[in-house]
Amino acid sequence: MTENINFDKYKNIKRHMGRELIDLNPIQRGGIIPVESKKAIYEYCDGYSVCDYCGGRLDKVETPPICEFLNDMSKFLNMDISRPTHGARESKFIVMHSICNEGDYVVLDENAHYTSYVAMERAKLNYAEVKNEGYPTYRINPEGYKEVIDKLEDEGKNIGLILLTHVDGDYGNLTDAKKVGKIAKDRGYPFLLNCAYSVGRMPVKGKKLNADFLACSGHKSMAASGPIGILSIRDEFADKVLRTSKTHPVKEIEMLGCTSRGAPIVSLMASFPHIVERVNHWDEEIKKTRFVVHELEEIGFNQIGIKPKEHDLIKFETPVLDEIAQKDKRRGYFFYDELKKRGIGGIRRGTTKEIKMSVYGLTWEQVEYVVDSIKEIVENC
Ligand SMILES: Cc1ncc(COP(=O)(O)O)c(C=O)c1O
Repeated sequence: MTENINFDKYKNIKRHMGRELIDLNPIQRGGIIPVESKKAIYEYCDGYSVCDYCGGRLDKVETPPICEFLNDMSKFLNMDISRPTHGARESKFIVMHSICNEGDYVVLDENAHYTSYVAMERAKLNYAEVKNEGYPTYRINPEGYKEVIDKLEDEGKNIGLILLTHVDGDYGNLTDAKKVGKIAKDRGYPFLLNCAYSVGRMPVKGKKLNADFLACSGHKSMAASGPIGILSIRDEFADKVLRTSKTHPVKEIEMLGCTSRGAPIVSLMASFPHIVERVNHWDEEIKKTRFVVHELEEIGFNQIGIKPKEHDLIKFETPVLDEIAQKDKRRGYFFYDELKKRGIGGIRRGTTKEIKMSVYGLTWEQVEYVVDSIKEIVENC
């Protein structure tokens, strides 16, 4: 039946978005890979090529230096043991599945990513939320964790895990992990920090934040080609999280033996020096972010979430774009169109009420160009 398949679409697959554009999508900015990683990917693009010198398990491979890399990663994150996973979501699931018992409660923030909920559901867990403060900050108050824990304990519920989204994907709010970790520790519960939007962009030292587990995302924030993540843990949880199979004693059960191989792990390794270096410039990134907020609020955008910004993901209410959309014949698409003409992408097509954007990793010149372009569009449309 393959004669009915049109194979032309598989020839010359090109990225539709266009790699030459300045991409403002917050989920893309931390995943742009440096040239040296592109070369490494080419070397290891064939199927099982990282397994040429298999050490019995992915984290034991010495050529390429995956084993050493994971030790270095643990040092960078100020944790004890690290493993590659397919993403932050899988890291979270692995912790939940190995640490909690079916039916246990996870206490998590209301700003948590959908993948936290899906991971809990897959691990057959219940949850209780620490509510955010609502419009306009949507702030998570660490003290809220105490109240939710108290309530669950009073009701006789089993709490298996405390989970915090270090930086959420809706508002880019950075929550005080150290305080939440201290509450978890004082109450005797393990603490998982979802670092999908923090590790690789900004400095994160797990133990200093009282974390027992860090869930990190290579493709979102560590300049890697996806799908790849890191799970970093404290020694004391190794027996549970990294337990091995009865039938295949070298293989770790939660990793199904081995996780992300090939281009993803190689790009994460090749980008490691780059991300270790770039987190030192976090203050400068915050300056750029605050500059964007300051400039665009002058033309009628309104930043929501915590002010001033402590992370590069910016969410704006944009009534001024919405007004233009009412009269422009392109309707909501005018903004996307106009940005594209100026070589800027990553703002969702058709949206004008609210936008999310990031200028993480752009030069000051590019940041100014983005701001000037948006101002020009608003003035002239
Ligand atoms: C806060 C947050 N957590 C987790 C994820 C998922 O990360 P991954 O794709 O590495 O599983 C995302 C992705 O958007 C996110 O924003």
